[in-house]
This record gives sequence, C-alpha cells and structure tokens, in this order.
Amino acid sequence: MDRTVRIIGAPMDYGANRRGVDMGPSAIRYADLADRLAEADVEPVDDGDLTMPRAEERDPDADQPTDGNAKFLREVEDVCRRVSDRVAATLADGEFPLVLGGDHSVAIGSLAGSAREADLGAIWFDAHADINTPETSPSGNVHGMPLAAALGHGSFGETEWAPAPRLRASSIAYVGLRSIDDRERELLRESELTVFTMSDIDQRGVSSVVEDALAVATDGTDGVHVSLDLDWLDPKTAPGVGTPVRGGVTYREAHAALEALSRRERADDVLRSMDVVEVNPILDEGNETATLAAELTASTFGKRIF
Ligand SMILES: NC(=[NH2+])NCCC[C@H](N)C(=O)O
Ligand SMILES: [Mn+2]
Ligand SMILES: [Mn+2]
Repeated sequence: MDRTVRIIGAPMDYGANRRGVDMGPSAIRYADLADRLAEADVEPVDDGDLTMPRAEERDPDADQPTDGNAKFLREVEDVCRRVSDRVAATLADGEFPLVLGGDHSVAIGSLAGSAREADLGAIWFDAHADINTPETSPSGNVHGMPLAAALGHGSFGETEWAPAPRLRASSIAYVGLRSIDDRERELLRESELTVFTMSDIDQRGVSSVVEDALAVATDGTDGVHVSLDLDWLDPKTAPGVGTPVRGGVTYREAHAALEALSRRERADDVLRSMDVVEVNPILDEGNETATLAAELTASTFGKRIF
C-alpha cells in the first residue's frame, strides 16, 4: 500500500475500568511503529494523542445518556465522538486512519467515523465477542460493548453517537473467538454476524478462515475496517492485556492472518481503517505486546519477510 497512514492515539481506559491500557499508544510508538510502517511502504504521519476527559470533571447534574450499568459511558462517548470525527476527516483527505487504543471502546468511534461516507465491512480479531449492551454486560465495561454500540443494540440505539451509520451485521466477521458471554451467545445465534472461533482456526487453518472473513466483509461494501484486539493472541505471546484468555493464535498465525489482508492486488481498495487496541504496558513483559502490535500493524500494511 502506498497511502499515507495517519496515526490517531486514543489513550482511553474508561472502557476497561481504568487499568493502565491508557499507556497503549505510547508503548506502541516506543516499539517503533512509524519505522515499521515505513518499511511496509506506507507513509506514517503521527497526529499524537487525543486528550482524555477527566472523570472527576463529570457534571453530577447532567443526564446519563444510557443505562447506568455502562461504566464511564459519558467519557467514552466524549472520546468516541472525537475519534469518529478524526477518522472521517482522515478518510476525506484520502488518507488511512489508524487508531491506537486504549481499550476496545475506542472502536465505537472508529467504526462510526469510517462508516459515515461508505458501506463498511469489518473483521474483528478478538478473543471476545464485544457485543454486550449496557443491559446484558456482566462487567459494565464498555470495551465489551463496541459492536453492540456500532449496531445500535439495546439502549445504544437511542443514542445518535454510537451507531455506525453504514455498517450492517451481515458484513461483520469475527476471527478467533473463544470467550463468549451467555447473552452474547444467544444474540449471535440469531444474528447475521459471521463467527469464526478458535475451533475453526484449529480445523481449517488461519489463512483459509481469514479468506472467508474477507469475503464476508467485502461483499457489497466499499471497504473494510480491521479491529485488532491484542488479546486475540495467546497470552503466552501477548501477555500485556487486561482480559487474557488461554488458547489464542500463535505469533506466526497472527502474522499470516494479517498478511493475508494486504495481498498486493487488493490492499489499496479493500482496507479502509484500522484500530489496534487493549495493549496494557503495566501487565506486559518488556513491551513485547506493544512490539507485537507494531509488527502486526506493519504486516497488515504489506510488510513481508522477503
Ligand atoms: N475488548 C475486550 N477486551 N473485551 C472484554 C470483554 C469481556 C466480557 N465479555 C465483558 O463484557 O466484560
Ligand atoms: Mn478481547
Ligand atoms: Mn475486544
């Protein structure tokens, strides 16, 4: 790909109950993200970080926009509105928006911004389904809700900021799920989202699964959003995440999957936007998870061994 990639840092931790994931953008930059992207033949431009609101500044008299079971939802809304505007403006300039989280709630903003002027497909690389609503969430953490928000499920449907305007459930594919809450399972069985679990990867291999995910996300859409939650990988390979789940993809499987997205002939017109989320340096070992995040991002943009 020879497009300009605009790096948008979103050091958000409100969606994960404030546990250190706000240092993710800094750790990924420290792992030489820009140099690695340059090696992938894209031109990185770093916009720096968005400023995060202070929870203490919350006006106690203001109305709560949705159910009180979603923690820090007002702060998440504030950040996601700005992420969405930045992503939309970047696309309008003909550049590629790369959002660095922060916890996965920032994806509400990236999806909304990317789906403003185009029919959007999405591939969700994650251990988790992230499709709880404030009403179904067992934790109240908004990082477990971004797809419900983008699809306007539950009380998110009553808001104007959360739903992604041109994203349909039938254009979304998960790759690598292995932790699905009971209510999410019920919903996914009835929904049009495509679910590829770790068992599919075990049986068919990651490359074939990613091909199918790409087919889902590109069919009838104008472009694809890639959402990469680092807890998609096995915690032995990516320990620096807040909600690790055993049995994730290996280092090589992860590279193979993301390289498949940027096969030369299609990268430019298929990929539209990306977020890289859930890197938590406090829980990491020697910044290896952030380094992995930087490497995998370069693979997505076409960096190859040879
Ligand atoms: N982006 C993430 N790491 N999400 C974890 C979600 C965990 C769980 N399903 C919840 O709703 O709380
Ligand atoms: Mn996850
Ligand atoms: Mn996630």
